[in-house]
Amino acid sequence: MPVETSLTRSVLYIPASKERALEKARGLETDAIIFDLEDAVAPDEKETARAVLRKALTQGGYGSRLRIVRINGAETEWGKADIEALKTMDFDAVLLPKVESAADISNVNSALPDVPVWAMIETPKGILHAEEIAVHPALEGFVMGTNDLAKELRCRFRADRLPLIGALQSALLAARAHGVIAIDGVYNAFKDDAGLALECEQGRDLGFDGKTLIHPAQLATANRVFSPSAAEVDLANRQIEAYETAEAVGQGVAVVDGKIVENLHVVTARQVLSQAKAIAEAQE
Ligand SMILES: CC(C)(COP(=O)(O)OP(=O)(O)OC[C@H]1O[C@@H](n2cnc3c(N)ncnc32)[C@H](O)[C@@H]1OP(=O)(O)O)[C@@H](O)C(=O)NCCC(=O)NCCSC(=O)C[C@H](O)C(=O)O
Ligand SMILES: [Mg+2]
Repeated sequence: MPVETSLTRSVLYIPASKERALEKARGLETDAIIFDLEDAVAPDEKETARAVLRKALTQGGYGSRLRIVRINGAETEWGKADIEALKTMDFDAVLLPKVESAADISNVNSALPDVPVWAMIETPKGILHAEEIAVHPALEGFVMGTNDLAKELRCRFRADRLPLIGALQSALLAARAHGVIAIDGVYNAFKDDAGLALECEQGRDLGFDGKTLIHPAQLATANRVFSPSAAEVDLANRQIEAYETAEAVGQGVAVVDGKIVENLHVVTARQVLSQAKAIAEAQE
Protein backbone atom coordinates (compact mmCIF):
# COMPACT_ATOMS: atom_id res chain seq x y z
CA MET A 1 0.00 0.00 0.00
CA PRO A 2 1.88 3.15 -1.10
CA VAL A 3 1.68 5.75 1.64
CA GLU A 4 2.48 9.40 2.16
CA THR A 5 5.51 9.25 4.44
CA SER A 6 4.49 10.71 7.78
CA LEU A 7 7.30 11.12 10.29
CA THR A 8 8.70 7.81 11.49
CA ARG A 9 12.22 8.76 12.58
CA SER A 10 11.64 7.49 16.11
CA VAL A 11 9.27 4.61 16.85
CA LEU A 12 9.12 3.88 20.58
CA TYR A 13 8.01 0.52 22.00
CA ILE A 14 5.99 0.81 25.18
CA PRO A 15 4.92 -2.29 27.10
CA ALA A 16 1.12 -1.91 27.14
CA SER A 17 1.06 -3.07 30.75
CA LYS A 18 3.14 -0.12 32.00
CA GLU A 19 0.75 2.69 32.94
CA ARG A 20 3.53 5.09 33.89
CA ALA A 21 5.27 4.66 30.52
CA LEU A 22 1.98 5.04 28.64
CA GLU A 23 1.39 8.29 30.50
CA LYS A 24 4.94 9.52 29.96
CA ALA A 25 4.76 8.92 26.20
CA ARG A 26 2.19 11.72 25.81
CA GLY A 27 4.99 14.22 26.39
CA LEU A 28 7.84 12.48 24.57
CA GLU A 29 9.28 13.58 21.25
CA THR A 30 8.59 10.32 19.48
CA ASP A 31 7.14 10.27 15.96
CA ALA A 32 5.35 6.97 16.49
CA ILE A 33 4.56 4.57 19.30
CA ILE A 34 4.31 0.78 19.27
CA PHE A 35 2.02 -0.19 22.13
CA ASP A 36 3.29 -3.69 22.80
CA LEU A 37 1.08 -6.58 23.82
CA GLU A 38 3.69 -9.15 22.72
CA ASP A 39 7.22 -9.73 24.02
CA ALA A 40 7.39 -6.85 26.51
CA VAL A 41 4.33 -8.16 28.38
CA ALA A 42 4.61 -11.22 30.64
CA PRO A 43 2.07 -14.04 30.07
CA ASP A 44 0.30 -13.30 33.37
CA GLU A 45 -0.14 -9.65 32.39
CA LYS A 46 -1.60 -10.06 28.90
CA GLU A 47 -5.20 -9.50 29.95
CA THR A 48 -4.39 -6.56 32.20
CA ALA A 49 -2.27 -5.05 29.43
CA ARG A 50 -5.26 -5.02 27.04
CA ALA A 51 -7.36 -3.22 29.64
CA VAL A 52 -4.62 -0.72 30.50
CA LEU A 53 -4.04 -0.02 26.80
CA ARG A 54 -7.75 0.50 26.14
CA LYS A 55 -7.89 3.05 28.95
CA ALA A 56 -4.82 4.90 27.68
CA LEU A 57 -6.06 5.04 24.08
CA THR A 58 -9.52 6.17 25.21
CA GLN A 59 -7.96 8.95 27.27
CA GLY A 60 -5.88 9.92 24.22
CA GLY A 61 -3.33 12.72 24.34
CA TYR A 62 -0.88 11.13 21.87
CA GLY A 63 -1.30 13.99 19.40
CA SER A 64 -0.13 13.35 15.85
CA ARG A 65 2.07 10.41 16.85
CA LEU A 66 1.30 7.29 14.84
CA ARG A 67 -0.30 4.77 17.25
CA ILE A 68 0.61 1.21 16.33
CA VAL A 69 -0.44 -1.78 18.45
CA ARG A 70 1.70 -4.92 18.37
CA ILE A 71 -0.39 -7.99 19.02
CA ASN A 72 0.58 -11.56 19.84
CA GLY A 73 0.84 -14.02 16.96
CA ALA A 74 -2.18 -16.03 15.81
CA GLU A 75 -0.45 -19.24 16.89
CA THR A 76 -0.27 -18.10 20.53
CA GLU A 77 -3.00 -18.40 23.13
CA TRP A 78 -3.37 -14.59 23.21
CA GLY A 79 -3.56 -13.71 19.52
CA LYS A 80 -7.32 -14.09 19.08
CA ALA A 81 -8.21 -12.14 22.21
CA ASP A 82 -5.86 -9.32 21.16
CA ILE A 83 -7.67 -8.97 17.84
CA GLU A 84 -11.08 -9.05 19.54
CA ALA A 85 -9.95 -6.32 21.93
CA LEU A 86 -8.62 -4.15 19.08
CA LYS A 87 -12.04 -4.18 17.37
CA THR A 88 -13.21 -1.60 19.89
CA MET A 89 -10.03 0.43 20.42
CA ASP A 90 -8.89 3.68 18.80
CA PHE A 91 -5.47 3.35 17.12
CA ASP A 92 -3.82 3.78 13.69
CA ALA A 93 -2.29 0.44 12.71
CA VAL A 94 -1.82 -3.12 13.91
CA LEU A 95 1.65 -4.71 14.01
CA LEU A 96 1.85 -8.47 13.58
CA PRO A 97 4.92 -10.34 14.88
CA LYS A 98 6.90 -12.95 12.95
CA VAL A 99 5.10 -12.47 9.66
CA GLU A 100 6.12 -15.12 7.13
CA SER A 101 3.57 -14.89 4.31
CA ALA A 102 0.91 -12.75 2.68
CA ALA A 103 -1.65 -15.12 4.24
CA ASP A 104 -0.59 -13.90 7.70
CA ILE A 105 -1.51 -10.37 6.63
CA SER A 106 -4.78 -11.51 5.05
CA ASN A 107 -5.84 -13.21 8.28
CA VAL A 108 -5.45 -10.03 10.32
CA ASN A 109 -6.92 -7.95 7.52
CA SER A 110 -10.12 -10.03 7.43
CA ALA A 111 -10.55 -9.63 11.18
CA LEU A 112 -9.71 -5.88 11.15
CA PRO A 113 -10.63 -4.84 7.58
CA ASP A 114 -10.22 -1.07 7.95
CA VAL A 115 -6.94 -1.14 9.83
CA PRO A 116 -3.56 -0.75 8.07
CA VAL A 117 -1.28 -3.67 8.88
CA TRP A 118 2.41 -3.48 9.75
CA ALA A 119 4.62 -6.58 9.73
CA MET A 120 7.51 -7.56 11.98
CA ILE A 121 10.12 -9.03 9.64
CA GLU A 122 12.16 -11.15 11.99
CA THR A 123 12.45 -14.72 10.75
CA PRO A 124 14.32 -16.30 7.83
CA LYS A 125 11.00 -17.07 6.11
CA GLY A 126 9.85 -13.49 6.65
CA ILE A 127 12.99 -12.28 4.88
CA LEU A 128 12.67 -14.78 2.05
CA HIS A 129 8.99 -13.86 1.54
CA ALA A 130 9.39 -10.12 2.11
CA GLU A 131 8.14 -9.20 -1.35
CA GLU A 132 4.90 -11.18 -1.20
CA ILE A 133 4.27 -9.61 2.22
CA ALA A 134 5.10 -6.07 1.02
CA VAL A 135 2.79 -6.31 -1.96
CA HIS A 136 -0.30 -7.09 0.17
CA PRO A 137 -2.77 -4.19 -0.25
CA ALA A 138 -3.33 -3.82 3.51
CA LEU A 139 0.40 -3.69 4.29
CA GLU A 140 1.73 -0.27 5.28
CA GLY A 141 5.01 -0.82 7.10
CA PHE A 142 7.84 -3.21 7.93
CA VAL A 143 9.51 -3.27 11.34
CA MET A 144 12.75 -5.21 11.53
CA GLY A 145 12.94 -7.55 14.51
CA THR A 146 16.70 -7.86 14.73
CA ASN A 147 16.70 -9.73 18.06
CA ASP A 148 14.49 -12.52 16.79
CA LEU A 149 16.31 -12.55 13.49
CA ALA A 150 19.71 -12.95 15.19
CA LYS A 151 18.26 -15.75 17.30
CA GLU A 152 16.87 -17.57 14.26
CA LEU A 153 20.02 -17.09 12.18
CA ARG A 154 22.16 -18.15 15.17
CA CYS A 155 24.44 -15.24 14.34
CA ARG A 156 26.45 -13.21 16.80
CA PHE A 157 25.75 -9.58 17.69
CA ARG A 158 28.41 -7.33 16.21
CA ALA A 159 28.68 -3.57 16.26
CA ASP A 160 28.70 -3.49 12.44
CA ARG A 161 25.73 -5.93 12.17
CA LEU A 162 27.56 -7.72 9.36
CA PRO A 163 25.60 -10.99 9.81
CA LEU A 164 22.30 -9.12 9.42
CA ILE A 165 23.10 -6.81 6.52
CA GLY A 166 21.87 -9.13 3.76
CA ALA A 167 18.56 -9.66 5.55
CA LEU A 168 18.10 -5.95 6.27
CA GLN A 169 18.72 -5.12 2.62
CA SER A 170 16.38 -7.84 1.36
CA ALA A 171 13.55 -6.43 3.46
CA LEU A 172 14.38 -2.89 2.33
CA LEU A 173 14.36 -3.91 -1.33
CA ALA A 174 10.87 -5.36 -0.92
CA ALA A 175 9.68 -2.31 1.01
CA ARG A 176 11.03 0.17 -1.52
CA ALA A 177 9.73 -1.83 -4.48
CA HIS A 178 6.20 -1.59 -3.09
CA GLY A 179 6.03 1.78 -1.33
CA VAL A 180 6.14 0.37 2.18
CA ILE A 181 7.62 2.21 5.20
CA ALA A 182 10.69 0.43 6.63
CA ILE A 183 11.82 0.84 10.24
CA ASP A 184 15.09 -0.55 11.56
CA GLY A 185 15.37 -2.83 14.61
CA VAL A 186 16.12 -1.86 18.21
CA TYR A 187 19.49 -1.15 19.84
CA ASN A 188 19.39 -3.15 23.06
CA ALA A 189 22.07 -1.29 25.06
CA PHE A 190 19.83 1.64 25.90
CA LYS A 191 22.47 3.46 27.97
CA ASP A 192 25.06 3.39 25.16
CA ASP A 193 24.43 6.63 23.24
CA ALA A 194 27.52 6.36 21.06
CA GLY A 195 26.65 2.82 19.95
CA LEU A 196 23.07 3.85 19.25
CA ALA A 197 24.22 6.80 17.15
CA LEU A 198 26.45 4.55 15.03
CA GLU A 199 23.64 2.04 14.48
CA CYS A 200 21.18 4.83 13.58
CA GLU A 201 23.70 6.21 11.06
CA GLN A 202 24.05 2.75 9.55
CA GLY A 203 20.28 2.32 9.37
CA ARG A 204 19.88 5.67 7.68
CA ASP A 205 22.73 4.92 5.25
CA LEU A 206 20.97 1.67 4.34
CA GLY A 207 17.76 3.57 3.60
CA PHE A 208 15.52 2.96 6.61
CA ASP A 209 12.87 5.57 7.46
CA GLY A 210 13.56 5.42 11.19
CA LYS A 211 14.52 3.26 14.14
CA THR A 212 12.54 1.35 16.70
CA LEU A 213 13.55 2.29 20.24
CA ILE A 214 13.05 0.84 23.70
CA HIS A 215 13.78 3.78 26.03
CA PRO A 216 13.01 7.54 26.00
CA ALA A 217 16.75 8.27 26.31
CA GLN A 218 17.17 6.98 22.73
CA LEU A 219 14.70 9.42 21.13
CA ALA A 220 16.92 12.46 20.57
CA THR A 221 19.60 10.46 18.76
CA ALA A 222 17.16 8.75 16.39
CA ASN A 223 15.34 12.02 15.67
CA ARG A 224 18.62 13.75 14.91
CA VAL A 225 20.14 11.04 12.72
CA PHE A 226 16.96 10.42 10.71
CA SER A 227 16.39 14.15 10.08
CA PRO A 228 18.08 15.92 7.18
CA SER A 229 21.04 17.90 8.54
CA ALA A 230 21.46 21.64 7.85
CA ALA A 231 24.20 20.74 5.34
CA GLU A 232 21.85 18.32 3.53
CA VAL A 233 19.11 20.95 3.33
CA ASP A 234 21.60 23.52 2.04
CA LEU A 235 22.90 21.10 -0.59
CA ALA A 236 19.35 20.18 -1.66
CA ASN A 237 18.47 23.87 -2.17
CA ARG A 238 21.63 24.49 -4.17
CA GLN A 239 21.09 21.38 -6.32
CA ILE A 240 17.53 22.41 -7.18
CA GLU A 241 18.57 25.98 -7.97
CA ALA A 242 21.53 24.86 -10.13
CA TYR A 243 19.43 22.30 -11.99
CA GLU A 244 16.63 24.77 -12.69
CA THR A 245 19.17 27.32 -13.96
CA ALA A 246 20.73 24.70 -16.24
CA GLU A 247 17.33 23.55 -17.44
CA ALA A 248 16.33 27.12 -18.34
CA VAL A 249 19.17 27.24 -20.88
CA GLY A 250 18.38 23.81 -22.28
CA GLN A 251 20.92 21.79 -20.25
CA GLY A 252 20.00 18.45 -18.65
CA VAL A 253 22.87 18.43 -16.18
CA ALA A 254 24.18 20.92 -13.61
CA VAL A 255 27.29 20.76 -11.44
CA VAL A 256 27.31 21.46 -7.68
CA ASP A 257 30.42 21.07 -5.50
CA GLY A 258 32.14 19.32 -8.38
CA LYS A 259 29.43 16.69 -8.74
CA ILE A 260 26.81 16.28 -11.43
CA VAL A 261 23.18 16.99 -10.66
CA GLU A 262 20.55 15.36 -12.87
CA ASN A 263 16.80 15.14 -12.69
CA LEU A 264 16.94 12.13 -10.37
CA HIS A 265 19.11 14.02 -7.86
CA VAL A 266 16.52 16.78 -7.87
CA VAL A 267 13.85 14.24 -6.90
CA THR A 268 15.95 13.23 -3.88
CA ALA A 269 16.66 16.89 -3.07
CA ARG A 270 12.93 17.67 -3.07
CA GLN A 271 12.32 14.72 -0.74
CA VAL A 272 14.94 16.11 1.66
CA LEU A 273 13.23 19.52 1.66
CA SER A 274 9.81 17.99 2.08
CA GLN A 275 10.97 15.95 5.10
CA ALA A 276 12.67 18.99 6.62
CA LYS A 277 9.43 20.95 6.19
CA ALA A 278 7.36 18.17 7.81
CA ILE A 279 9.75 18.11 10.77
CA ALA A 280 9.62 21.90 11.14
CA GLU A 281 5.81 21.83 11.01
CA ALA A 282 5.66 19.06 13.62
CA GLN A 283 7.79 21.19 15.94
CA GLU A 284 5.55 24.28 15.66
C1 LIG B 1 14.35 -1.18 29.25
C2 LIG B 1 13.37 -0.83 30.33
C3 LIG B 1 12.92 -2.10 31.05
C4 LIG B 1 14.05 0.09 31.34
O1 LIG B 1 13.06 0.47 32.26
P1 LIG B 1 13.37 1.35 33.53
O2 LIG B 1 14.47 0.73 34.33
O3 LIG B 1 12.08 1.60 34.23
O4 LIG B 1 13.94 2.66 32.89
P2 LIG B 1 14.13 4.05 33.58
O5 LIG B 1 14.02 3.96 35.06
O6 LIG B 1 15.40 4.57 33.02
O7 LIG B 1 12.92 4.90 33.02
C5 LIG B 1 12.93 6.29 33.12
C6 LIG B 1 11.58 6.84 32.82
O8 LIG B 1 11.21 6.52 31.47
C7 LIG B 1 10.01 5.76 31.44
N1 LIG B 1 10.17 4.74 30.41
C8 LIG B 1 11.04 3.72 30.38
N2 LIG B 1 10.91 3.03 29.25
C9 LIG B 1 9.91 3.63 28.57
C10 LIG B 1 9.31 3.39 27.30
N3 LIG B 1 9.72 2.35 26.55
N4 LIG B 1 8.35 4.23 26.90
C11 LIG B 1 7.92 5.26 27.67
N5 LIG B 1 8.47 5.55 28.88
C12 LIG B 1 9.42 4.74 29.30
C13 LIG B 1 9.88 5.15 32.84
O9 LIG B 1 8.54 4.92 33.11
C14 LIG B 1 10.48 6.26 33.68
O10 LIG B 1 9.52 7.29 33.80
P3 LIG B 1 9.48 8.23 35.11
O11 LIG B 1 8.79 7.40 36.12
O12 LIG B 1 8.72 9.43 34.70
O13 LIG B 1 10.89 8.56 35.47
C15 LIG B 1 12.15 -0.08 29.76
O14 LIG B 1 12.64 1.06 29.13
C16 LIG B 1 11.27 -0.88 28.83
O15 LIG B 1 10.46 -1.67 29.29
N6 LIG B 1 11.42 -0.67 27.52
C17 LIG B 1 10.60 -1.27 26.52
C18 LIG B 1 11.01 -2.71 26.29
C19 LIG B 1 10.19 -3.27 25.16
O16 LIG B 1 9.19 -2.71 24.80
N7 LIG B 1 10.62 -4.40 24.63
C20 LIG B 1 9.94 -5.02 23.57
C21 LIG B 1 10.27 -4.40 22.27
S1 LIG B 1 11.82 -4.83 21.63
C22 LIG B 1 11.44 -6.17 20.63
O17 LIG B 1 10.59 -6.92 20.94
C23 LIG B 1 12.18 -6.24 19.38
C24 LIG B 1 11.80 -7.23 18.28
O18 LIG B 1 10.65 -7.97 18.42
C25 LIG B 1 12.98 -8.08 17.98
O19 LIG B 1 12.83 -9.29 17.79
O20 LIG B 1 14.07 -7.50 17.85
MG1 LIG C 1 10.75 -9.99 17.99
